Amino acid sequence: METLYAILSGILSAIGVLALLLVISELHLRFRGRKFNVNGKHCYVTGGSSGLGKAVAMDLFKDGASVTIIARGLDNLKFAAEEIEKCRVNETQKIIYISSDTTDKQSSKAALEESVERQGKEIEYVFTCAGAAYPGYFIEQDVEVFEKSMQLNYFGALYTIHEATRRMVNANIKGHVVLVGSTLSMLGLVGYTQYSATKFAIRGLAEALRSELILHGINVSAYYPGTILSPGYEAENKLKPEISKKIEDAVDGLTPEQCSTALLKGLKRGEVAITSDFSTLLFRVASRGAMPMNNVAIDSVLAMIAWVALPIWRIFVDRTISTFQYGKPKAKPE
Ligand SMILES: NC(=O)C1=CN([C@@H]2O[C@H](COP(=O)(O)OP(=O)(O)OC[C@H]3O[C@@H](n4cnc5c(N)ncnc54)[C@H](OP(=O)(O)O)[C@@H]3O)[C@@H](O)[C@H]2O)C=CC1
Ligand SMILES: CCCCCCCCCCCCCCCC(=O)[C@@H](N)CO
Repeated sequence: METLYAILSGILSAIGVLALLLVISELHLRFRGRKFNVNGKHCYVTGGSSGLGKAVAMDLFKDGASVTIIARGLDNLKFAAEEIEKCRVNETQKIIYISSDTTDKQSSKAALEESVERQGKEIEYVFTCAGAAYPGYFIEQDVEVFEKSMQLNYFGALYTIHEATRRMVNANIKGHVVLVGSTLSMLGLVGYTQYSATKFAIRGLAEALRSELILHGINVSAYYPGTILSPGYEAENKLKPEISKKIEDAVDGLTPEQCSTALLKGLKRGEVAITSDFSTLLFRVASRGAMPMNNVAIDSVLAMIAWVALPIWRIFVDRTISTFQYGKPKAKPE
């Protein structure tokens, strides 16, 4: 009987400590930094004419921000700006669009300058949503696909935030940089060699930059979405090997609007690494390295779950892959 009491009280104290840690950690997370508040601020969104970027631009506008959206195609930009305009909440807000190619250094710099001039306000929040995946088999794809992917997903984001953060520091603005990665920033998967590396690079950049920009009081966060049901997703599916689709289809995608809601919620909660679905959350806690945790108690419990679940999942995935060859199931031996 006494041993039973001892065990029970042990369990209860452990739960108590965990609950206390949960509350303290949540308070620390929410109050550790400057509040995310875009009202009256200039927000700059690359890829703002479609998918995630468009949804983010719209939500920022709904929160009272002045927003600049960047993309190459003018028709989509104009259409997106018209839709965003309908969400106006006050007279002073401006929505402007600029056609620019984020993979071009000069064009990126010029677009930032033009946006500041036309908005009449320095940029405080930057979201780099422009990006794309060109899935396919490693040995079948030309190296140019790898170069193009890195140029768009990594250097495209870099050119924008490099110039934007220089401007912030010069103008003494305590801004916020939000980079967009993917589940594939933390997981490598068949068909995605050309893409995963670019999104791992984004994660490395976000982590180093977060550390460095503490010097200037500028916040850096990264968003790691799973499947986004966007025009970009439809396009990449035309290239995607069947095996990649099969593995990916185990998890439902989210609409760009759902992703944007989750991203802004994470930013308002003070998260540095933001996810919007359970599997990416597991990959995050399993590969967090020394990144700041969100809620220490929740992250630690999830890390234990991930520690068991992910290797098991990996075994099943590897097995599934071994039954395929170049997209066709292997013929069974007679
Ligand atoms: N879709 C998905 O399943 C996932 C996507 N992501 C990431 O989320 C981000 C958004 O994806 P998604 O919503 O699907 O994107 P979409 O393909 O729907 O939209 C991409 C946007 O980026 C713009 N863009 C593309 N290339 C350039 C360029 N060189 N210069 C300027 N703008 C450019 C496009 O406009 P235009 O073509 O006119 O230039 C468009 O506005 C990307 O970084 C993507 O890698 C992450 C996880 C999953
Ligand atoms: C118990 C553990 C369960 C884990 C299940 C995990 C399943 C994950 C599947 C991979 C999802 C890949 C999303 C890619 C999104 C993306 O970036 C591309 N669409 C490119 O745009």
